Amino acid sequence: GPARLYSEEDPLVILSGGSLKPTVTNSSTAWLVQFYSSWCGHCIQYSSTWKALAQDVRDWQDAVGIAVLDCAQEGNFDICKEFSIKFYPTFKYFRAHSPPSDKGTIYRADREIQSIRQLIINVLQNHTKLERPQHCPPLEPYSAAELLPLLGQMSDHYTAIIVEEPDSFVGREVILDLLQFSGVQVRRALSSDRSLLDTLDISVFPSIYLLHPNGTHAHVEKRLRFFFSSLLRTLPGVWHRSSSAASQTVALQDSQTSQPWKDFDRSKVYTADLESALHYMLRVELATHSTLQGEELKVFRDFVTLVSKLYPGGDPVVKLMETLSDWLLSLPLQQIPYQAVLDLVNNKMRISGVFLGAELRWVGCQGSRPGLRGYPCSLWTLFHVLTVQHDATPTSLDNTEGEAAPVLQVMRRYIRTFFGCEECGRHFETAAASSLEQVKNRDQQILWLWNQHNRVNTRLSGALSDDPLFPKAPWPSPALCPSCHEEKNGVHLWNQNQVLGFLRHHYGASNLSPRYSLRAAAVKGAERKPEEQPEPRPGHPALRGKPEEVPEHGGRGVWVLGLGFNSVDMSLCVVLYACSCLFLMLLFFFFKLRSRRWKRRHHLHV
Ligand SMILES: Cc1cc2nc3c(=O)[nH]c(=O)nc-3n(C[C@H](O)[C@H](O)[C@H](O)COP(=O)(O)OP(=O)(O)OC[C@H]3O[C@@H](n4cnc5c(N)ncnc54)[C@H](O)[C@@H]3O)c2cc1C
Repeated sequence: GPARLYSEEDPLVILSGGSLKPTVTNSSTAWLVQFYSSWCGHCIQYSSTWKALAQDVRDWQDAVGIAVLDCAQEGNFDICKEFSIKFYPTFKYFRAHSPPSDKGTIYRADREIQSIRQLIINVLQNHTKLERPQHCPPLEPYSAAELLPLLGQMSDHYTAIIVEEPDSFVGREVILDLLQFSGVQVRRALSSDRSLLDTLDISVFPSIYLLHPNGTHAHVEKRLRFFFSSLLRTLPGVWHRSSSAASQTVALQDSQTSQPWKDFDRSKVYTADLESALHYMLRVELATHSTLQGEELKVFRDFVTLVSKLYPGGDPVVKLMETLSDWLLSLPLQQIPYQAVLDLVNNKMRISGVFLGAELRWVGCQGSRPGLRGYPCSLWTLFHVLTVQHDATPTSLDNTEGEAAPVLQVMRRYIRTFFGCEECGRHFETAAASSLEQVKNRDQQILWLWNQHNRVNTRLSGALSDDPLFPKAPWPSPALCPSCHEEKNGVHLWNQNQVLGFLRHHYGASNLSPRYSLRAAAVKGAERKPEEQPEPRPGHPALRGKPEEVPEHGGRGVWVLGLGFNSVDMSLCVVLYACSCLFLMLLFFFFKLRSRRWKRRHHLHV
């Protein structure tokens, strides 16, 4: 059959002969449907724009849905005839609540995303009150008389007033961008409304005037649709409607009954998250494999070696990973029991300076209730840190390299082999198989992972796993990195150079916070408060200082054929070795002397 231009992965609805009418007839939302043919060159060219449009207006779906129907599929021949599709692509708009007789209105929509978006807004605004999609708020401007009484009033939600020029679409776009979010209402007003401008003291357009639930208000000038939408979505107490108010309440209750909330700074990365990730990987995820052999053993060995060479979060973990890596590399065995790995991870041989906390202590990855965030969040974080660290210390993988993106390759194999979420692994593998070979250097390695992570976030926005306190949104937000965001022809663009610079800083060694980490207290054996722990030493492990000595553990040790020796054992070995050498030498001289004497006596007799 004809090639498929759209897949279930795309943020649009794929219609067929059987589903078109039930979808668009008497629907609570309007629909913009592209009737295309998969053999038509223009349709093929245009498919990427249509997907980008669907992505761009994804949050408008309660007002208008974006769909496609392939007229080249045999099962769709009749419906395309019935809807009088003569040329491809044909774009038809179906109003909300339209009757079965409605065959849609044709619009020219094969143009830039911004103009299609504006077309949709114009059509939506021209709906009569009865036709308006159920969840679409009024798009008309409000007057000063309607808005000014809201100033200083307490409320259970934010009100954002966007003041703009009459021909601007930003206000209506932001209203639709926030359709799926609760806790905030967006209104637009016009720059021609003098009394409003004078009272709010606004002279730059578009601007946003934000009324807080507690009655205070503030003026924010950011001017771009993406900035406004992103700012409003990330306000505390604003959440995606699919994660309902009930789940919010439960979340907050749960967070009070479970782990105490840890204050943290979103602009930092916490070693406690990285250590918790490694703890979970080595002591929980790996434990489901009672023995490691063949490909699994190789994947595990590569992962351990990678972490030992790049981990910037502290010596005790690096020493553990180095010891583990040396042990795995020196083993002549094809198969090792998991228990042997666990013994080493738990430092049964009490090698000094080796330590990995055995507790999940999420900080930047804590969720508003158990079950949200945690491990997968920390896994992303760990690999972002490793891509950035590989860039900061390019020679660290000199002996192991051979692939253009070694960190991503190891991550890909780890996810495929060990990551407990099978579906996540499948998605990640598909993405890696289709684009990883285009990654040619360390910068691209950092950006590939960032981009892939954002794609996953976009797909999961509003899903059950979306934590209402940490809604999934393109990252970094304008608040974290304003210069990462640009807009061209009304479409949001990433400034990739700025993003790269931001990622290097954010996931760099100097931005790691040891606050809440378990390690220092354990290595020192002292009751030092986590807040007092020293910053981890940045940079490549080779550049780090001597490990801290812990006398009661008996000094540094080594692993030979699965047996661990501490430094007391090692000293005894050396002393015994020296004694036996001395003893052998004495024996040698003793017998030499005797044989000389014997020869001399024998010679005299003869
Ligand atoms: C490889 C992989 C694939 C996954 N696939 C799926 C899947 O298919 N389906 C599914 O339901 N879940 C999947 N997950 C889990 C999902 O991505 C989230 O990790 C999980 O839902 C927790 O989300 P979170 O809100 O903690 O933020 P996460 O998305 O886990 O992000 C963690 C932290 O990383 C930072 N961050 C966010 N975005 C970026 C970015 N683009 N670049 C750099 N840093 C960023 C932020 O500080 C954020 O707090 C996957 C996880 C992994 C590791």
